[in-house]
Amino acid sequence: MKPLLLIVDDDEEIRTQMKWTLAQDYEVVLAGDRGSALEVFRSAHPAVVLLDLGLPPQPANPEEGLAALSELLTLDSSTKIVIVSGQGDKDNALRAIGAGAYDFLVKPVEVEELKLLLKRCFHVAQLEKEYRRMQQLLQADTFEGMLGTSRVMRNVFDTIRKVATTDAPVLILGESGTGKEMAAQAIHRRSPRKDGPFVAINCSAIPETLLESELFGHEKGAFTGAHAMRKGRIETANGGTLFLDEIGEVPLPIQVKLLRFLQEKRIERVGGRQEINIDARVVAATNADLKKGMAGGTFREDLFYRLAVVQITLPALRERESDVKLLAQCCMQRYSGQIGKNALAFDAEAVRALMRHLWPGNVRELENRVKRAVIMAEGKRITPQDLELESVSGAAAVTTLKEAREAVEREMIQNALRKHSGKIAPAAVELGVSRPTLYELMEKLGIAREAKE
Ligand SMILES: Nc1ncnc2c1ncn2[C@@H]1O[C@H](COP(=O)(O)OP(=O)(O)OP(=O)(O)O)[C@@H](O)[C@H]1O
Repeated sequence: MKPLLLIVDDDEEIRTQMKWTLAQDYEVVLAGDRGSALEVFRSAHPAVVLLDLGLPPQPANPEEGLAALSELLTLDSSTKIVIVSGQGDKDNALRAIGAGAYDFLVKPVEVEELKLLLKRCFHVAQLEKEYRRMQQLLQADTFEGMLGTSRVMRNVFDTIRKVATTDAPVLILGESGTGKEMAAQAIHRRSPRKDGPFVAINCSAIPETLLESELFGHEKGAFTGAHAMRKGRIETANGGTLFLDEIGEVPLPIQVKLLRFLQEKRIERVGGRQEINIDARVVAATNADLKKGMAGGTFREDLFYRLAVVQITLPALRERESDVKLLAQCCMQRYSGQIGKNALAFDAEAVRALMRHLWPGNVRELENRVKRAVIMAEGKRITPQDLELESVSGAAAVTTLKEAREAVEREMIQNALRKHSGKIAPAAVELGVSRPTLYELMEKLGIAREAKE
């Protein structure tokens, strides 16, 4: 479909001539005065308008044209309006630009110049439209910056809304890269503590010997190198939220101290005698199986129950297939905008490949693949190769019976794994094969073994 262009000019001959010149590239609609221009605009809603300032009943002065300009922009401020003015009329053309016109041309209009300018207008209008659509999409489909329209994610957002208003400790579970830290931030931002600090600490990233003083702080001289008193993260989070990431990695002696803090809301700095009252809401997260840790004696049960007053599980990305496209689109738009590579899009095969991938690294992996693809894409289309995903062009790529069989097997196995969150046993049952057979098939077909037992 050709883009729609409205030409407003009181001279019938010029209108017809312009229409004839531009009809190859545009669907042209015409108007000869302000009233009919507005009428045509309301019904056809063109993105670009070519407007002569001298309109009846006073074709010799620009007032009618300027009035039309302002009314058109009131109807839709994003319309690109190009003014066509007479030779001695530059001042009025500039007045029109001041009033919101996009550009102007001086009569007699040069055809090539006109075509080029119109092309640019439609291009800018299209980009702005895409941007607005993206903004709307983002507003509609995000919760505190988290994207998701799948039922599982809407449930997560609902739970966050509810717990945020309380002070109850929250334990966030989920595989790596599923958005646990984002969820913790959302809880903080939605809580009455939102103006207080949000202090995050990754318990697995800090060596055991330093973790205690990092959390609880230390007094001057508490140990060699403690030249001055230092507040710990717990104290820094006073009045706000403390986010303990990778809580499963905290060694047992520090677990005891954390438990005391949770019970009494008081801490002592390392080497200190004085108790300090702390008012911080605790949100913890882990991708480890704490139940296993408790059974194996590496995680204290009493601490678990203190932390897990409310539990939120972030689903793996393969369990929210309907969000994959949204996440990929938004990430692509954001990143391509950042590096100035606009108007990119995924080709149909790339979308299929995105939907079929099992995403062992979840949203983080998706972000990384998309960012890389934005850099690698050579034209305007992102391909499966740019995403480093296997192309899935379906029947077209299959040439032998063996390949066809393997394609079907691959598809069925991937579907079963996705359905059962990557768990081998139920997937094998569904497919009617034994677990070892399923493993063998996965090996043969090159399906990654990120799946869980
Ligand atoms: N629902 C979402 N919408 C948009 N971006 C998301 C979403 N979930 C995660 N992300 C993005 O994915 C990346 C990983 O998120 P985050 O760090 O919160 O995950 P995590 O579960 O805490 O990971 P880890 O367990 O490895 O610490 C971040 O860049 C984050 O912005």
